[in-house]
This record gives sequence, C-alpha cells and structure tokens, in this order.
Amino acid sequence: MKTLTQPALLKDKCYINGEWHSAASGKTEDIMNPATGEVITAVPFMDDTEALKAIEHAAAAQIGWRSELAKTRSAILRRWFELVMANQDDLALILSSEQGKPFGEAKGEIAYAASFIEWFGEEGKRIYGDIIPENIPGTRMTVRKEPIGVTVAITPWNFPAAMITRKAGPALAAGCTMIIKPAPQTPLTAFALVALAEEAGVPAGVLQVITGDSIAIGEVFCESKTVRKLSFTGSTGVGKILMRQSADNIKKLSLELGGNAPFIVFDDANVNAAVAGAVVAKFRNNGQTCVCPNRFYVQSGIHDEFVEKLAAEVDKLKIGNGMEEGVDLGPLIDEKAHESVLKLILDAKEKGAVQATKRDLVTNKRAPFISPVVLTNADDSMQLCSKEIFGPVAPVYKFETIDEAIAVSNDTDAGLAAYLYTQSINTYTKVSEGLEYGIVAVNTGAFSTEVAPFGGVKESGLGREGSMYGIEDYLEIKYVCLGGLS
Ligand SMILES: NC(=O)C1=CN([C@@H]2O[C@H](COP(=O)(O)OP(=O)(O)OC[C@H]3O[C@@H](n4cnc5c(N)ncnc54)[C@H](OP(=O)(O)O)[C@@H]3O)[C@@H](O)[C@H]2O)C=CC1
Ligand SMILES: O=C(O)CCCC(=O)O
Repeated sequence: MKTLTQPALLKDKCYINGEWHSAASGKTEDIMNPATGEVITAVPFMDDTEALKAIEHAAAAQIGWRSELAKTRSAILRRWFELVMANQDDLALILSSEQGKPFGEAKGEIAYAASFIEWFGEEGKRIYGDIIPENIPGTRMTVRKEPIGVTVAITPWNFPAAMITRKAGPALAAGCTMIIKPAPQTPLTAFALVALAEEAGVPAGVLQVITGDSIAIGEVFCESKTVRKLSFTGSTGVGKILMRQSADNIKKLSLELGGNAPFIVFDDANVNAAVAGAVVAKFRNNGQTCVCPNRFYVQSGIHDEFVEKLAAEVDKLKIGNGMEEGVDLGPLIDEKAHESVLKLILDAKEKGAVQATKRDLVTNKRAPFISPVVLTNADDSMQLCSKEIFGPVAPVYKFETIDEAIAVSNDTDAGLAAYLYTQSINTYTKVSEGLEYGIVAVNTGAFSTEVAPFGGVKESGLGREGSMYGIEDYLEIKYVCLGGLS
C-alpha cells in the first residue's frame, strides 16, 4: 500500500477565510474507502451557519481579488497548477482511496484537473472587451467584461478533482471568488486541492470549501443575493431543484447534468476501432461518467461481430481495489449505486436482454463491486434505455437505417454527448448534424480536454465548461456609452 509523501495534504477540516475549521456544532461525517469499507477519516458536517459566513468572507475577498491585475492572478494560478502536478501521486492516492477509481486513472484525473488551472490562468489574461463603431454622433461605445462576483460550486463524487478545477479555474482567473461544496463521498481531494491553492498564494476568502448538510447549504447558496452564480455538476433532478431555488434572485447558473449517450456503430465502421473506443468510453471510471455511452446502437450487418468482440474485451477487464497493480475497474461509489445498477441489469434481463459476457454479476459482497457486462437484445421497454446507468453495463440495440439511428438517439430528454463510428463522410455529416447533443465524438471514444467546450443541450444542462467559452460563464458584459462629446 502506498503512503503519502506529504501527509499534511490529508486534511479533515473545512477551509474558510484562510483557516481550517471544524463544524460549529461539532458534528462530523465519516469518509469511507469504497473498495475496503474502511473509514479513512471524518470531516465536518457544517450547515447554513457556516455557509452564510463563507459567503460573507467571499464577498469581502472579492473586492481585492477582482482588483488584482489579471497577470497577478494568472501567476498564482500557474503556481497552483505546478503544485498540483508536483503532488500528483499524493492527490491520486487520496482520490483513489475515497472514490475507488484505479490509481493510474486517478493520476490521469489529477493531470486533467491541473490542466484547467493552467488553461484558465492563461485565458484570464485575454479577457478582451470591444469597441463598437458608434451610431450616434458625439458618443463612444465600449464593452467591458467584468467578473460576475461571488460564485459557488456544488460538485459530484465521480471526478472529485477535475469537477472542482473546471469551475474554480475560470472563476478565479476571471476575478471571482468561489465557495466549493464537494460531494459528501469525496471531500478529501477538495481539501487537498485547496491546501495547495493556499500554498500557491490564493488569498484568504477567495477559494473556500465547506462540507455538510447539502440541502441546508444548497438553500443558502441559492437564496443568497450575494452569490451571483452557481455552478453544479450532478443529476438532472438536483439541477432542477437548484434552478427553482435560484429563481427568485435570477442567479446565473451553469448546470452540467445527466446524459444518456448513444454510441452508434454503422456497418461500414472499422469494427476493431469501434470496440476499442467503446471500451474506453463506457468503462472509464467504471461507467460512472455522465458522458459514458448509455445505449449502443449497432447496425444489423456488423452487430454480431461487434458484440462478440466487445464482450471478449470486457471479459478481460480486471476488477479490484484500485490501489492494486493492473486493476481496470474499481468498486462503484457506494451500496446505493450498486443496488441501482444491479436493478437495471435485472430489469433488462427480465425483459429479454441476453448477457454476452461470461462473468457472474456480483463479485464481492463486502464492497460495491459489480462485473462489467454487455447485454444484447436490448429494447426501449427496459429501464436502462431511458435512465442514466452510471455503471459498467453496455446494452446493445440493433438498428437498420441512418434515419432510425438518429431518431432513436434523439428520443431522450438528455443531450450531452453522442458517439458515432463510420468511414463514410456522408454518414458522418448527416448524423453529426442530426444529433441533438452538445458533444459529438466521431471515430473516437475520448474527447475530454481543457481546450474544448464541455456541456449539453436539453435537460443535460446550461453553459459550457473548459475551452475559450468556459470563462464567459464567470463574466458579465458591461456596455459603457460615453455621450456629449464635441
Ligand atoms: N453529471 C454528472 O457528472 C453526475 C451525474 N450523476 C447522476 O446522479 C445519480 C445520483 O448520484 P448522486 O451522487 O446522488 O447525485 P446528486 O445529483 O443527487 O448529487 C450531486 C451533489 O449534489 C448534492 N445535492 C443533492 N441534493 C441537493 C440539494 N437539494 N441541494 C444542494 N445540493 C444537493 C449532493 O450531496 P448529497 O449527496 O449530500 O445529497 C452531491 O454533492 C447518478 O447515478 C448519476 O446518474 C451523479 C453524479 C455526477
Ligand atoms: O460530468 C462528468 O461525468 C464528469 C466529466 C467527465 C469529463 O470531463 O470527461
């Protein structure tokens, strides 16, 4: 078992106004390692009292932070990026211990998380305004982009590092302050990241992290008039609650919600490439990613070959404690997730789905491990066709025509990511343009990067994260009209 090089990175307190705090109530919540069931530590269970205090500190810190030169903020973010990369192994160990993903994958997430700090630190120096050619004599018309103010982030457990930096990176670079409420399962990565931000020189109150009563803290965040923006990644149901709660003060929202990604394979696809892409896309983070394919649509001519090859590859994946060498899939996040995924598989089997993989479903009754499965004969009467699976299950549906593939893919309230495999330029053009999704991946199973926009349409959310567009969500446009000139 690996040990931390910097044990001080394992914090068990919240970070408010530059200091580490327990909850005023003294309450704590245990943090478990999902692979072993062991308690790693306990963290503060804070509530509305601390949320209100953090907002006050964020508002006070906002004044100085927005006045700093973009170049100064950028230099601090650069140091934060370098510290995150210098502590990549320790951060990955903390992340893997509380979340369960394999150590190598956790290291990849830390590098991905760091890339948002680096990228937005650089973008922050390029927040240009505009000069409008005036249409009224004696005027000058200009546009400035200004930081929106105090912001908050509610983040999920599936990417405990990257979902924080994808929000905090642009917020801080734009001159906003941010309070983070990480998922209750994975606060330790958040604490460690914020400890490194402090070391990098992020001033007190600019970046804070609190854990505890999600509902009470969420209400304070939404109802506060001081908080001008909320960014949330998580389920569509909770996104809708937060949107309703934020309506009274017209808060700006970024919502990165659930997906129901189709993965379409046409007869003319390179089947080996499609299988390799399917494994990468579907089994990343044990299927617990909102862009993991949820429905595999495979054209009839290539269907049997694709299923046979995919099942063979999936049967090779090694399940286990993510800290062990060679493990591809860790546990699911908790028992609730395990039960939910198992129910979807059993429902599909009852309705006629056939398991193409060979392993038994449940491999370890002491922890939430589940075998990865490929199911054929799937149809839209099965719950997993419309519900986000969030687990290592690949249901395969057969289709005949291009129009049918587009229609079934779009027949969902979600619209985050879609995948297609074809070698035809006509099919590529027609399908990529016909899909109602924020992201379309063609002949690849991987597309996430800090330089490209991530986000969905329909009930998958609002706004885009990452890329040159991601910082816009933390800026307000101010039009200044100067009149009376001679
Ligand atoms: N888009 C994505 O990346 C993600 C999608 N999901 C989807 O959601 C399903 C359930 O996962 P789950 O973790 O329960 O996701 P949730 O959307 O329920 O939770 C996400 C975060 O929001 C918090 N939260 C829940 N209710 C409120 C509220 N009323 N006010 C403020 N914060 C709140 C949670 O804290 P608490 O747990 O304490 O309630 C957690 O930190 C998954 O199976 C998956 O389908 C989940 C995670 C990420
Ligand atoms: O929303 C998620 O599930 C995490 C984002 C994954 C990614 O950035 O690829």
